Amino acid sequence: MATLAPRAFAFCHTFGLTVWIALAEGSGWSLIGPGLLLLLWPAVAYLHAAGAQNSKRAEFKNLYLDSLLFGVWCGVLDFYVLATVTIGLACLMNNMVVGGLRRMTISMALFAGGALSWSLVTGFEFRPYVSTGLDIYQGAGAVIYLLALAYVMYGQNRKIGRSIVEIKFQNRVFHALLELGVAANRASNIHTLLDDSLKHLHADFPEYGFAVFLQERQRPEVTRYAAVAGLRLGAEDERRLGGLLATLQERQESTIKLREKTDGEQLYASSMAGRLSLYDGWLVVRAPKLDAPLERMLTLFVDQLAAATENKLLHLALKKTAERDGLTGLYNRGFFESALQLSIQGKNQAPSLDFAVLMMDVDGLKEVNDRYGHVAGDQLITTVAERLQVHCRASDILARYGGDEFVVLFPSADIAAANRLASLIRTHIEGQRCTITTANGERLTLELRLSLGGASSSEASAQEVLSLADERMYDDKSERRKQRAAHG
Ligand SMILES: Nc1nc2c(ncn2[C@@H]2O[C@H](COP(=O)(O)OP(=O)(O)OP(=O)(O)O)[C@@H](O)[C@H]2O)c(=O)[nH]1
Repeated sequence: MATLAPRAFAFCHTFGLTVWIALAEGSGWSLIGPGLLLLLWPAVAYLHAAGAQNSKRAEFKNLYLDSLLFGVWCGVLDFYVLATVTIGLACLMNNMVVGGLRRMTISMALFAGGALSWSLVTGFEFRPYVSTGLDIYQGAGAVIYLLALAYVMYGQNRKIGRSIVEIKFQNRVFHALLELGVAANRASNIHTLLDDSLKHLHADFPEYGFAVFLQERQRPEVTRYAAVAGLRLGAEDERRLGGLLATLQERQESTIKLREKTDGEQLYASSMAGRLSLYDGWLVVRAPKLDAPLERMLTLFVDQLAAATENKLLHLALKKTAERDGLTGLYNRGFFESALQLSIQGKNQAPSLDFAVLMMDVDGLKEVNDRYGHVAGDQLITTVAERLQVHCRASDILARYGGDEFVVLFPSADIAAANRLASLIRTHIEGQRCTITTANGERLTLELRLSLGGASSSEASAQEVLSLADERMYDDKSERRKQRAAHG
């Protein structure tokens, strides 16, 4: 405990003073005997503070007791002036430092109370001066005590300074972790997740550079992700990282030195092994040296990045399953219907936004299924889906509505958009050849035929646009059937 040494010095010195006076005045053991208690108190105070649940509070009590004891002892020494002034001041100062004016006033009262009580019990005696030698002894003791106290305070200030630096660093880490969480929530895919995460990390820790590498365990050459912020990796670093990724499973250590840079900085790589179910990866950091706080920070960032990546991969997989049609990869009916509901709301709100729909049905799928098998039918469906995708714009929502039915929603568009796509289909898809493999392995070509029906919210109420398009598609189908029948 920091106060042990100055307190032990102060009480031992006062004991020496007592012995000096006892010898000078011939009072002998009657003064020295009780003075021995002065030697005991620092140990008692130390044990009291060390054993207390709240040692700081116990030490504050000890400081009050110091004032009381010294007050009594100044009375015992008949108020030898230099001792009374220096010891009294030291008590006031100690209490002022830890508790301001309030504590100083209480300490002053305790000191005076102790002195007064002694005078009341034994009678007031005043002997302001003993000898020059004792004055020198007391003055030197006061100086040593003050210097010892200043040294203790210096040590404590340094400790506080270091704690502040550590707390500030931890705050930055905490802030960065929060930002990583926000970036992960906002990101729509793994690339933006890693990019945004590293940008945030670099903004919070501009003194470091970061890079992250992920690759799918089963297909390392196919699925890879990388992001870099505040760091330049040479071809040699990338080659080394590639090698590390390959041997990741056998490595035990979590952070390794990747390369010593020429500018005195170094590159360290922290492994994500065991944190991702389908991926392996490294977080690379450029830093002057790898100390304990940096290592702890890297572990936290690696954990957070890995958890965010894992969650995002799961989220994307679920989203895909929920939104996409398994055979064609187009949006499914559920997704289309929610998008249509949004367009219906958009039309009914002010300012109202029109939308259009184009329904399509592949002609003759049943016959293909019946004659060549369902796998051939599936090929016909996927071919139509692929070719439709070529002619749709990014804003069009193309979905597989049912078995052989497709639909396109044109948000914020009129019937012209549906007519434009219908005419592209008639020109570029209708009558085109499609190669399929039959159930008995034969390859044959079919002609693509589609019935179409478009409608928009400018010609029917928003709720009825889809059924109007559906009706028109069936009209088109009947018309085409009639035409085919007429042509034999
Ligand atoms: N191969 C395959 N066939 C499917 C799938 N979903 C639905 N079908 C079949 O698609 C056919 C759809 O029926 P219809 O619309 O009467 O078939 P169609 O021959 O195109 O008749 P029209 O539309 O009147 O020209 C049925 O035979 C369904 O079994 C699928 O995912 N794969």
